[in-house]
Amino acid sequence: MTTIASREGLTDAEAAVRLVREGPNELPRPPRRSAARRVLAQLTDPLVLVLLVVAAVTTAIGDHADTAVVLLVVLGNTTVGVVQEIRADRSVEALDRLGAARARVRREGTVRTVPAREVVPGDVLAVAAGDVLAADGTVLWGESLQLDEAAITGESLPVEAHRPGTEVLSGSVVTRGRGEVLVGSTGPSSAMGRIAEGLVRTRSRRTPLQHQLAALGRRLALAAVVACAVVFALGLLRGEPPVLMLVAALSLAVAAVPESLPVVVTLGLALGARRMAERHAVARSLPAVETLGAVTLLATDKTGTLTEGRLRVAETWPEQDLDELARAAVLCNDAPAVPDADAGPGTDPLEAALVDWARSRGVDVAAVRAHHPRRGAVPFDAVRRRMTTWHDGGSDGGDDAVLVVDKGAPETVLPPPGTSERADHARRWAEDAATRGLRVIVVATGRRADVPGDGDEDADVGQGLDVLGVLALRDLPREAARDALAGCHRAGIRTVVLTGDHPGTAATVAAQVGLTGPGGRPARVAVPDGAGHDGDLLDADVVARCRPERKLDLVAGWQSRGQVVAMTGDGVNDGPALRRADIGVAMGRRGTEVARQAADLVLADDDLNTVVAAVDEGRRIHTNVRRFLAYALAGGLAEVLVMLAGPVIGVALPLLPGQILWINLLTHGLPGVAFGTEPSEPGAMATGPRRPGASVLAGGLWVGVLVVGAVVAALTVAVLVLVGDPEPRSAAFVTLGLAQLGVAVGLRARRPRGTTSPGPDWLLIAVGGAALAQVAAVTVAPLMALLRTTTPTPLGFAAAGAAAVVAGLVARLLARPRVIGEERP
Ligand SMILES: Nc1ncnc2c1ncn2[C@@H]1O[C@H](COP(=O)(O)OP(=O)(O)OP(=O)(O)O)[C@@H](O)[C@H]1O
Repeated sequence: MTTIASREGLTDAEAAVRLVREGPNELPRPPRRSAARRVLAQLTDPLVLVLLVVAAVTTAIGDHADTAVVLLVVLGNTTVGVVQEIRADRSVEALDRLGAARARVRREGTVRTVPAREVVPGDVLAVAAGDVLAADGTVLWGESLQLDEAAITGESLPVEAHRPGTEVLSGSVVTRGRGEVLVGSTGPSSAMGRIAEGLVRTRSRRTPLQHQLAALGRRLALAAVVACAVVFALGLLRGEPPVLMLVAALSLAVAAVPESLPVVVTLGLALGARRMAERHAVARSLPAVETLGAVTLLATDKTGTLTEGRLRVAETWPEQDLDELARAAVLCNDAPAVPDADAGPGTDPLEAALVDWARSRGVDVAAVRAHHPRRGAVPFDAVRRRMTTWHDGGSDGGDDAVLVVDKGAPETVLPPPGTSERADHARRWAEDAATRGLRVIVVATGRRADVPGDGDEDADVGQGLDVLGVLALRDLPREAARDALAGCHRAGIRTVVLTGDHPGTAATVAAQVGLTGPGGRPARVAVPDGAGHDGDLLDADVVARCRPERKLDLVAGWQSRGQVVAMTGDGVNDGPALRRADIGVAMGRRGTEVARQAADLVLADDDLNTVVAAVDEGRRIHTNVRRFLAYALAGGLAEVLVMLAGPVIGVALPLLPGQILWINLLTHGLPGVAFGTEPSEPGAMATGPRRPGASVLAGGLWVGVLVVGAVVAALTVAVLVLVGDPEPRSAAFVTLGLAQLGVAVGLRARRPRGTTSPGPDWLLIAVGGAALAQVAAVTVAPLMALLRTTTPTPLGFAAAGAAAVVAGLVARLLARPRVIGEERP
């Protein structure tokens, strides 16, 4: 049994002691891969195995120089591979930490937010609607506390949990009310922990792009094998030694396949995720980072996203004699009687605004509540769109000792039109206030003999209430939202507002933040009526009176039309739609825990512009992967073409096996990784999104690869033929290496004129280093001996330099935004 906590909660010191004793409140993580295992995994890669075979063959024939080169390449590849993998894993772990679950606990007498992993047995959890319970425990007190335990027990109906002593389970979602829970068990011994036990968490870390690239890699490998078999056969036909040809063919196969593709992509995504985090967007998975670049539609909620989320009562109907209205508004209300910093996200800003308003009118909220103790309640929810409470009615009600107060959206609280003059008047006033962008609430009261039984509440409030008045609340539009919508518009992303609010209010707020339909036409507002979704709803720009389950339908509908949907959501019931969306977006500060945990992207600053920034990052990553792909494929192609062309021009083996591998090491190593750091193109966010599902080589990229590969090969062959060096192979070797590096420079992102990029230019640094190494290979004696090169004549060097420039210029054509960025008007 856990020590009973006082109202103060644990002290920090006690919590720290318990954290050490009980261990962190988290599920056991799969152990990290050890360095040895990582190295082993690299060494058993099929391409490395081929290299090891080459090493065995060269050793057998006593060709120790080539063996040394091969082993150098294996060492280089393995080191780069392992380092990249570790870096990528670290970034993912850092993201996990940033996006980790949080909990509010009472410590040292105050409620504060801590990472859920620091919750210990004996802690007092403060919970409110939208929270996910961080641990198992028992309810200390609850107001209308209701939990959804579906994730744990499979029970689909919410359970009431307001009675003290009720046992509650970690992982349950608080759907209503608030309260405090004394923590019993945490971590592996909690309900969540027991479920997780025995389940190996096999979260596939492969993204769709990685899958596509893996498939591409297999096709390329096949093509390379065929090409190498041809090279081998041609060599034999010309009477070259079979062993030499075998080694050459195998080396070529290794060089032609861009084996580092998957890891370059992972690292690119991980780097991108880190940059996103610096821009306040925490991506909770690598696939999310990639998908962001492809988003075509952003569905946003209204309060707190398009508006400030700070509500204030601006107008009332009637204008006078408001005392009874004010008293009723604070009775049917869960906000604290005095503004309370501890209230947490469970406090509804609308209810807090009503309390403020009543207090400003001189109402003593605590006294009113004490005078009419609450006997029953149906809290507000997005489906009923109203809240009802029953209270002791005081002495003036005769037999009808119970006071019922109902407040909510006009159409749910007001009787049908024509029922009463007063109600019709209220309705007209409310409509008018809504079209001015105000959020409207009708309050009605009545007398009853008793509190209704469970399940009869709705029948009870259905009739005979007196309309006390209408409150209209203002929520100022956010300037930042206007910028964000303009940014989306420029980037070709359609924006749609989904809200539970009145169509008039929604339309006005949408207009205030500059939302228009496609092509700048005025926004179209739709209100769902029956079941099923029709085309109208999917084409609307504002969907008002939209229930959470309808959001799910809409997301699915858009997706079936091929849209890639990002959706912001915050409500207790938004979880399913957030999960269904390609990118679920939650607000880090204001958002509920359940929304955060369902989301793929958490905005640490609650600013919609951050979504636009994240899309920019996503597009940048995708473009950089395409840059690397173009570079690596063109290089591999050039190498194969040179080897095929050799026999035709009378050079049986234009490059020796060791030379091929050396070029492979230089060009694929650091420059490949450095592509991931290229900035986004200046105009990347001024064009449409890429076509969903398109191949990563779409937009003419593969044609470009063929052209650039052919040009690099032609330049190399030209040097081989035309430069009359004593050893033309060395000049060709330098040319092939430098020309590929020229391609890398040509494929760089454009920088906006007159700006200096913030960080170091890693690509230029990597290319510079590789170029020096390539020159060293023909000028530094030990390397020359190893690679069997000679130093080319000045003419040979000049030709190689010129080839690099030409290759770079040709690649520049490929780097035009229209091709590399798949620019779409
Ligand atoms: N606490 C409340 N008590 C009673 N009625 C409420 C309460 N909050 C909102 N309403 C009514 O229910 C309607 C829908 O509100 P809800 O909060 O579900 O909208 P929403 O989808 O969250 O809106 P948004 O997109 O602006 O965030 C409001 O227009 C209002 O009339």
